[in-house]
Amino acid sequence: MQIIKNESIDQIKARIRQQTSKTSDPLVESRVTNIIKTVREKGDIALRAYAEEFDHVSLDELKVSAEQIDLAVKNVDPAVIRALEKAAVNIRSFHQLELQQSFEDSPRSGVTRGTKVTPLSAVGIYVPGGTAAYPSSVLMNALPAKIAGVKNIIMVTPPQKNGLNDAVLVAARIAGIDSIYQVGGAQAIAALAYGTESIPQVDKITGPGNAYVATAKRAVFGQVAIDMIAGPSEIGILADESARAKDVAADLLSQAEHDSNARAILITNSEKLAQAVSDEVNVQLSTLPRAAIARDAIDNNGFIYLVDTIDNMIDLMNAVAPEHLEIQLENAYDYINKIQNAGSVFLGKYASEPLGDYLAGPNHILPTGGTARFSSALGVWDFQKRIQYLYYSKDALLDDINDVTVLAREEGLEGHARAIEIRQS
Ligand SMILES: NC(=O)c1ccc[n+]([C@@H]2O[C@H](COP(=O)([O-])OP(=O)(O)OC[C@H]3O[C@@H](n4cnc5c(N)ncnc54)[C@H](O)[C@@H]3O)[C@@H](O)[C@H]2O)c1
Ligand SMILES: N[C@H](CO)Cc1c[nH]c[nH+]1
Ligand SMILES: [Zn+2]
Repeated sequence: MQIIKNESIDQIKARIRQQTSKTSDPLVESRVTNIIKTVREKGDIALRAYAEEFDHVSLDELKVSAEQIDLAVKNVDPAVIRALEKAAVNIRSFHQLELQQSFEDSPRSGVTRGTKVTPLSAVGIYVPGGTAAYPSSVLMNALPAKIAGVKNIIMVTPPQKNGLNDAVLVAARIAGIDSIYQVGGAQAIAALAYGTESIPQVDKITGPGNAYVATAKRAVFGQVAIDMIAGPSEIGILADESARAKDVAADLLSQAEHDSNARAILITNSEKLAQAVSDEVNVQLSTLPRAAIARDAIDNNGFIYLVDTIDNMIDLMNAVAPEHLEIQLENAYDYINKIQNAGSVFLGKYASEPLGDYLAGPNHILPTGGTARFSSALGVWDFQKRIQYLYYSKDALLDDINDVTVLAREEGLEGHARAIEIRQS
């Protein structure tokens, strides 16, 4: 990994800004625009053609049948099913805390104001499947939607040469997903946004994916809602000399192995740790089955920044705004209040990131590419919306007539003023 030292904080921040802004690739943008247009024009025919072109699968049926899921349940190792069920229990109990409640108040006699919280009607969840199958992402996507009360959860995931991954299908059954379609990439996002003969149009699309998926979600926003841009995985680690280089290296690689565009960043005040982590990454890399992907990620987006103080380390990490942030500093818990930008924070040397990816309960669908500056983890709130309401009695209206009409006439909106005044008689 490249060690950057002797640069000022401002120089490093400028580098970081440059790295995050290069996530929008004009070639990907133009391909995605074309894919969306083609899906809108040709529907299922386009989806089948793209399955052949990008996934090398010829499909008769896009929808997965209940029998295929039954078969998957039989094929999956019971230990995997038990682990998925345990993960589901933890994810449910954590996300239950996120449920927003309706509320109402009465500021004075004759006036009631309220907000009714309702689930979205139909959501599309994207489960990635290009270079790895993600049963864990099925749970992370669907369980918050279930808790919110969404009635129609439609899952899309890229088709696979030998059929969809069994554990993905089992996770879909555990989560109670309503229908599953074998379609991936930008074409899946277009299908959910506009509908095709077989895939229903949804109100919101959630879930992570590669650059094609992230770009397509950005493009259909407005036609449907989206959760966030959850693109290639990232990890940022704040560590001092108390951290073990082999733990830090392993955690950096845990995210690097996702995607050659993944980002792995260590910020430290210890030159000794910086060098040891850089060496250890090379040692551990060579034995990883996905070494080629992880190597690309480390070469493209793997950086160790050496800075002088912990305050400067935190300041820089807030500029990175990583998807996952590990704090491997002495007294890690003391620093949580100084973190302004991160998708999810892991405190202390035993809270290794993969705990959050699989089992602990917080969501692993998180903002990437610096977007943690303004967006948050996928949660139950993503699947709920709010409707405000208001009730006035005649006496309450009479009390407010003057103030409303004065404001309406100040804005030159006579019709507004008259709508209020007409009720006096
Ligand atoms: N942020 C999160 O919460 C989170 C969680 C899990 C995974 N991830 C990320 O999700 C991503 C998964 O990526 P993936 O590639 O494995 O699966 P994916 O499902 O996102 O993408 C696969 C699809 O990409 C499309 N595609 C591939 N090459 C293409 C091309 N040249 N032109 C047009 N379309 C093309 C194909 O349709 C293919 O089906 C990784 O980056 C991983 O880091 C993120
Ligand atoms: N780390 C990924 C989010 O960036 C989530 C994941 C799923 N499986 C393993 N990891
Ligand atoms: Zn992961």
